[in-house]
Amino acid sequence: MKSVIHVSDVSKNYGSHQVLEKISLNVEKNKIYGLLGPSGAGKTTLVKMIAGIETPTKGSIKVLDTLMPNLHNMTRIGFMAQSDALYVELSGKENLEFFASIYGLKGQKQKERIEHAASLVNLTEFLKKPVHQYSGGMKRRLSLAAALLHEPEILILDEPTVGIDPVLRQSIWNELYKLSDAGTTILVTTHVMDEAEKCGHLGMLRDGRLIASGSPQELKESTASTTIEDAFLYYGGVRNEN
Ligand SMILES: Nc1ncnc2c1ncn2[C@@H]1O[C@H](COP(=O)(O)OP(=O)(O)OP(=O)(O)O)[C@@H](O)[C@H]1O
Repeated sequence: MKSVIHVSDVSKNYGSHQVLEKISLNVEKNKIYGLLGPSGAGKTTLVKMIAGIETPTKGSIKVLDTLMPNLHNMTRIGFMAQSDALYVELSGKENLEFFASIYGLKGQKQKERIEHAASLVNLTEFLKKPVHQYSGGMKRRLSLAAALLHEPEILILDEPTVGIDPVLRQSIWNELYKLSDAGTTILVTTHVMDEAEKCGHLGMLRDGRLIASGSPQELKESTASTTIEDAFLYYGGVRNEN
């Protein structure tokens, strides 16, 4: 299977603080790859570098065979940041029109893509409302729609379901599965163990290091764990003494 994201020996420092240490991973085309780790593990920093928003201190990142950061490549990537980058005084539709124009979508094509992306996240009937009247979950869904507008080959989602109720969370995951079946490669960060189970492949990140990677099943089997949480604790150095 072809890898579309290659992270090779990447380290990142902010001043003297080393946030990531020698990370290497590959994400295969059409897969849903989950980066699992507690708050502060370095997930956001890593996905920002893959999206081309930050640069590694050491090592290199290639996305779709191109060294990142690369401006042209960024049009092939959809990035949904952890905090919603929305204009709250504007309506949902106006926000999507703004992001669509950044991606160069115009006229009828723009209209179609906005309608499609809004319906994917169940926001069609709320598009005329100003975003400051949206709930937290609606803002997350609008941000997801914005990241999907230009039909990116690679979708990078930083904690996409934080603040979203379980029913909607499930519907967003159903959408992610559909997108992946249709050929989109998805990289998603999470600190929620049951969400990690939904990914085809997992990378476990702790204190800036990749402590394990594999399918959820492989990670559980190789540690004789019944849950991803136990597997994570095992790889993190907390052995069950019983
Ligand atoms: N711009 C920055 N300058 C200095 N330190 C930073 C910067 N961005 C992140 N850090 C530090 O890097 C570490 C990793 O942060 P990061 O946001 O990548 O973790 P995370 O796993 O995504 O956590 P969370 O889920 O809470 O966002 C933290 O200690 C954080 O304080």
